[in-house]
Amino acid sequence: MAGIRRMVPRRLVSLASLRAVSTSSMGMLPKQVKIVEVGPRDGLQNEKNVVPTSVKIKLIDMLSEAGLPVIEATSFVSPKWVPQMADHTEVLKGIQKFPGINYPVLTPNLKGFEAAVAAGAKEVSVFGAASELFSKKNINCSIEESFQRMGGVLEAARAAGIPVRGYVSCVLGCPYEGKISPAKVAEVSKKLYSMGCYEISLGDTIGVGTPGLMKDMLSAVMHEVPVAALAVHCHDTYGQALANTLMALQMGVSVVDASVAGLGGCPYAQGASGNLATEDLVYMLSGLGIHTGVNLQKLLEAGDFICQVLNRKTSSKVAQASCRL
Ligand SMILES: CC(C)(COP(=O)([O-])OP(=O)([O-])OC[C@H]1O[C@@H](n2cnc3c(N)ncnc32)[C@H](O)[C@@H]1OP(=O)([O-])[O-])[C@@H](O)C(=O)NCCC(=O)NCCSC(=O)C[C@@](C)(O)CC(=O)[O-]
Repeated sequence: MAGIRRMVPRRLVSLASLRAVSTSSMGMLPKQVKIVEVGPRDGLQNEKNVVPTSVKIKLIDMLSEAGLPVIEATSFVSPKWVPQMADHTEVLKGIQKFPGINYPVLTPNLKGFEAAVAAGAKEVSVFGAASELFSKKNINCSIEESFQRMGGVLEAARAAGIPVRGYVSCVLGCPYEGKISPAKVAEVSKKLYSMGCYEISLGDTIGVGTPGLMKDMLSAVMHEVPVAALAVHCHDTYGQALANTLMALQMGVSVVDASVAGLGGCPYAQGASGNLATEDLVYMLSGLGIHTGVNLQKLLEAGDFICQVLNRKTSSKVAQASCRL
């Protein structure tokens, strides 16, 4: 949406609440949802051209202004593997730390964890997968070996009093293995939870899932991990992210990952498109009368900002609509 001035985002915000529906027939829905904004990390990690550090910092500051409660700031992974995240220390040190907002970072191993802590990280995330082949491509080790690596991070984090979030990728399908069984997702999720991750984010890495698959997968995982400790992380490759997220909300999940302007894609998941756009999620939740604490207008401005820098049209339908109003 580069160069297009946003006309009346306020009207759009009020439209969402005007369209609020009775949720009584929609099953169990949470009153409040915690949105984990992953745009600065998941959204930018796959960008071919290096995004200037100052832009990343400004984006995160704008997202903080918009009231996102959790903003995943960067990742302390190998710069040889993901060059876009090589400025992790500068980004984490450069952002304004708003009170009450968490700025977690990805740490694949102890080296990353130590660098993250030295840069001031107060929360970290480890990441594994329910697919053996994806694990090899993404972090260069088997699922079993990944538990050992993550175990090292969890042990060090426990000693330092740092909370750890755990990601499980490929929960609804894998770019290398295809179908992934809900039982495997449940097994990996249970392991990460029992190792000490306070929250497990279930990633539809390539966005192939549909609500029925989401329901089956979550039913299996909820046998092993309390629903209060689960989050969903949907990519929108097939346009299913919002529908899959709504299914998860109806099943009691109240933590949702999303990316401003729908930016994103995993470097080790070819064809994976962006994440669920945060603007679209906020609009839907507002329409359902679910509290997020996010200011949609400010969020739209953050999306405009990053799209202009990237010279990219936003993937958020809400942002596109707000320009036409
Ligand atoms: C895990 C490793 C490091 C293993 O990579 P490796 O090559 O197997 O590791 P190694 O221990 O053999 O080390 C090789 C070199 O990397 C260095 N190294 C080692 N660790 C670090 C570190 N932390 N920071 C900086 N440098 C590091 C290490 O020092 C050494 O340097 P050299 O001696 O050759 O000069 C590598 O595979 C890696 O960095 N992978 C990251 C992949 C990644 O970031 N993927 C995207 C994030 S996951 C995702 O997007 C999915 C998610 C979370 O969004 C959910 C979803 O949608 O599914």
